[in-house]
Amino acid sequence: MGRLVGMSVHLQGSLFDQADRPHLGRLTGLRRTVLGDGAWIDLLPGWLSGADELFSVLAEGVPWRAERRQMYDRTVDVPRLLAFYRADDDLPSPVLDEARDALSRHYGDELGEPFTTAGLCYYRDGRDSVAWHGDLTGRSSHQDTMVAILSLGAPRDLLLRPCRGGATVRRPLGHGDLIVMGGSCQRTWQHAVPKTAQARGPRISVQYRPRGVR
Ligand SMILES: O=C(O)CCC(=O)C(=O)O
Ligand SMILES: [Fe+2]
Repeated sequence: MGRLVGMSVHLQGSLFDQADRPHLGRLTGLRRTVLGDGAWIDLLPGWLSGADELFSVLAEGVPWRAERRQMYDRTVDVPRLLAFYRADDDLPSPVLDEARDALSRHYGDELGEPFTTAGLCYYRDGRDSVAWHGDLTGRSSHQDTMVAILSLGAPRDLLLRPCRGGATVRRPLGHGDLIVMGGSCQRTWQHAVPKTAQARGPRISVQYRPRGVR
């Protein structure tokens, strides 16, 4: 009996370890959707597995900033927490460096440069969000580029809509999913993570961008 209990504890322990070691899959499974106007998105559900503990490490360990922004005549809270890592900063977990390097290798020829910076967003619950925008600070306002987003934690929808009007594209992003916005996506399309009234736990997104793209 004692031995059996010991065994099952050991087994559970090793299963737990395996499930909780973050592991990046192959990027060959990426599927591209051409959006139009020179924009596209690539999607790979479940790129990162075993990321439950990573989520806690990031939630608790990243120096999250609450920001306030001027909106017309008022100053309002930005409805999410933020952190930004420059090209030469260490990321808060080695697997996030690995992810950036894997993306740089995979997209190197098409992008012509590596992904360097990492922006992190923390959506505390369904009331946190990001409004419609393009990542247009810097040269993405006039040049094609890529923004790769690794989504962790609670599932949330990423919406995309063409700037000149037309149907909205919806991509639900779950724990470990990767989406890459490319081509003219930042300037001919906009994206958003809308608020949801459904009970949603916290979500963290990691956005990898090339130098000088924000
Ligand atoms: O959280 C996301 O998936 C999107 C974040 C975003 O669009 C941004 O920070 O520019
Ligand atoms: Fe964005």
